[in-house]
Amino acid sequence: MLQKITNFTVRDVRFPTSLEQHGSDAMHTDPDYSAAYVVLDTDSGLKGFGLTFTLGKGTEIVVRAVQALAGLVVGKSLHDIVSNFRDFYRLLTSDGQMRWLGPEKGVIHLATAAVLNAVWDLWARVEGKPLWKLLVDMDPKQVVSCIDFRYITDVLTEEEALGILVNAKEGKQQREDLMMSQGYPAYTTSCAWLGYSDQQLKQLCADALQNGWTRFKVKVGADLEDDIRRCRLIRQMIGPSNTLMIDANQRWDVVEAISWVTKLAEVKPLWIEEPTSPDDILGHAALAPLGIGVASGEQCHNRVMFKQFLQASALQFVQIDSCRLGSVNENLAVLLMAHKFKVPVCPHAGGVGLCELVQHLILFDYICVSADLSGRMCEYVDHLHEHFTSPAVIQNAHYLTPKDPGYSCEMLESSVKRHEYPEGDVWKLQLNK
Ligand SMILES: C[C@H](O)[C@@H](O)[C@@H](O)[C@H](O)C(=O)O
Ligand SMILES: [Mg+2]
Repeated sequence: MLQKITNFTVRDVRFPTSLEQHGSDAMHTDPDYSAAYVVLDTDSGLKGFGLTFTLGKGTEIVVRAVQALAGLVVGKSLHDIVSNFRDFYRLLTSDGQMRWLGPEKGVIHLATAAVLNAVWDLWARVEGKPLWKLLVDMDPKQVVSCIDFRYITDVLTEEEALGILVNAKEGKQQREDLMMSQGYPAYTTSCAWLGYSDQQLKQLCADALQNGWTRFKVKVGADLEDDIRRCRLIRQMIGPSNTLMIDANQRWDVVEAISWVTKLAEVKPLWIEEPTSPDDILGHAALAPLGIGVASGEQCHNRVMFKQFLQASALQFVQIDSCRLGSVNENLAVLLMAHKFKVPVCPHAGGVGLCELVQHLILFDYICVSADLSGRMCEYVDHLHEHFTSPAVIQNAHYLTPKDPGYSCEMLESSVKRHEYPEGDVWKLQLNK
């Protein structure tokens, strides 16, 4: 069966998370975690589910962009796509007219992610494996055949990429066994969103400590006095040996970032995340003398940007994102470049569906690329998992290895219906208030 894609739907699904300030930070003060949610139908009856993450308003624009790509997908067979996945990636990202909208960035690239995430989900379902296992079992040649090396061959050629994967075959089974038994280490961001009160912060942090969490991320950047108070509070609660990270979500100019972070250095953060514009490579590099790691990636729009961040030694932590980049294909390129530059990958997750998706990529990274857990962890945020048919599962601050076939981003139809914007019941209620 060639698994011909016969139909394609995309829906605007929004969750009113801003009502309780979940997900709030110094720049995104009222996010409604949302998704452009794609379903591919095939002639076999199997479906592929994919999404890209947004913050509410504007999801309708992403939905239109996804629709603009639909014509490139419907009528193709999964077999044709994956037997030459690099070309299919290029077909979506390099269409002679639509690439003007990017190229490979912004709304059109978010749309590419939604479509390709659904294709990968379909592929994994057809193989009857969770996506990470599909990748782990793939021949290295096939893995590299999914990557578009255009624009990155000056730092990573196809042969080098192949070499990395072949070298990492040693010990692969043991690493897979380890992941099956203990899972992948995680950190939590859900205790310290910027809009939470100190009381809430304390309670959530106490609960998290009780549940075995040892690594915590705190939002900063709006008000220095508040930041000092909140960070001291968390540091006091978690003690000196647990890990604390801070995240400014692009709030500062470079000079401001240097002075602000210097004042927060007393709480000993492992990293400062997104101190300034996500496009300012040299600006990030300018923070190096502070001796605090610099992390970024959730709005790093493609492999070319990551390449330059790595070339300029501007990042000490690479935060891949399953929906910002062009799906698994482009993330594979970034994982391999990060490995070459010896920079640990600590994925961005959270939002709606990002934990479900990115857990697969980081498992592949550990088992088949980095072979290393030191200084590595995957973000976890405890919101909205109940809307998925195979939600991410955390135990003792580790992601348990997903077992169901696919890429884990199928939503419950009842959740989609209730949260569709603007006609779902949840929104009818909100909009009529
Ligand atoms: C608007 C979002 O919640 C962001 O604040 C979030 O992705 C954050 O930057 C993170 O690192 O988790
Ligand atoms: Mg962040």
